[in-house]
Amino acid sequence: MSQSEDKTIAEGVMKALGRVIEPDFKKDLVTLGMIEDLIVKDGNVVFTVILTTPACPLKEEIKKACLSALSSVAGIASVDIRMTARTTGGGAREGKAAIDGVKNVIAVSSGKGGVGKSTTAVNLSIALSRLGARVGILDSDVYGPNIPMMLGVSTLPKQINNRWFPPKMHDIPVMSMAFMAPPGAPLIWRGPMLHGIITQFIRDVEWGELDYLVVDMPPGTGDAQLSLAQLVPVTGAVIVTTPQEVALSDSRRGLAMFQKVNVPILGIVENMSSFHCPHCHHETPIFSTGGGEHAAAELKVPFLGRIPIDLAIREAGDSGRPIGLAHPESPLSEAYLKIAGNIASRISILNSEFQPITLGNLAQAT
Ligand SMILES: Nc1ncnc2c1ncn2[C@@H]1O[C@H](COP(=O)(O)OP(=O)(O)OP(=O)(O)O)[C@@H](O)[C@H]1O
Repeated sequence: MSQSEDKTIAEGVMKALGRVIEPDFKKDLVTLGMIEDLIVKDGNVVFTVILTTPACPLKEEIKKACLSALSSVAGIASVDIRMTARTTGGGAREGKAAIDGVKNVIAVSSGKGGVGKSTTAVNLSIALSRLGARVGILDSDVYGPNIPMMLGVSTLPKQINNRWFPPKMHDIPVMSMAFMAPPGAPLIWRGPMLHGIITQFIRDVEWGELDYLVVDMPPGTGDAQLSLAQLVPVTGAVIVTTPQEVALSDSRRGLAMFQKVNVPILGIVENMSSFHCPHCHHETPIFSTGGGEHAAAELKVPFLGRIPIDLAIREAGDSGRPIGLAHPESPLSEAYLKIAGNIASRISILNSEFQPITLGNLAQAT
């Protein structure tokens, strides 16, 4: 095949890909600058699709759409599509200093305690990591910092030349309020002390390169939570709730708190949705049904998904091996993967609104 024939095919490929619409951004892949390194040799086509997050739930859909678009281009002998990602970053919003190496910060919060906020934060971190993202966790829950226990972390961070090196578990660096006090000792934080520790976590920790830093917030929407939300450069917040009627008022308070500090809400996760009895297979809505979804609709924020009550989640959390690792193929792990994908998509969309996606921006974001 001659060079000019290959050139004609390359032009046809770009034209065809110019008709493939990215479902989230509602623009075509070429306009979005998502196609790179196109090579055509003897009719064999190779190119790379650059996604805005490795955790993109639409990865396969986009690949299929490309293949289908290329079927109309004459002369193609074979197609090799490489899917990769350069996570876009939220940038430093509202004049807050960004965390070194960290592209996006996700705050996981709840209107009240005990709804499974920490469990959700841990499992979403594992899910994002399984989807290919680089993830870290900051456990800022002053009242009950139990993320190290849930992840089975038994070592403390190392301090070298005023820099903190967090312990890693399952390749996820973890910093926690729990490291700041001996086990069992009550953690009583006064405002300025809390401010100092969180500032250190943001400024002095070597997180490495992260696509997402998941922050487990203290439960509730009081002053401590508000000042934390103010201090941490959050890209977006996830509100965890149970399905009862109070879900709406709890979520509303969460929404109001983040609105005060101009943090966008990524959406609501409903935890402890219903209980599927492993013995009689009866479905019991222990904490009622649908509260999370109603709250999301009422507050006009996305509903990110629901997680049922399941003994396996509690056991996995207590044993330091979260469900996504203990039972990666289970429907529960699938549910977390789906929610993680939704969150990653929402962040990509937010970042594109904050800073329109162009080839230049994608390059800067690497
Ligand atoms: N979907 C679930 N199914 C079964 N058990 C769950 C589920 N979600 C959380 N749990 C369990 O409920 C308990 C409370 O969860 P967790 O500590 O995550 O809540 P929290 O909202 O972070 O609490 P706190 O307010 O103390 O920070 C834990 O024992 C956890 O294992």
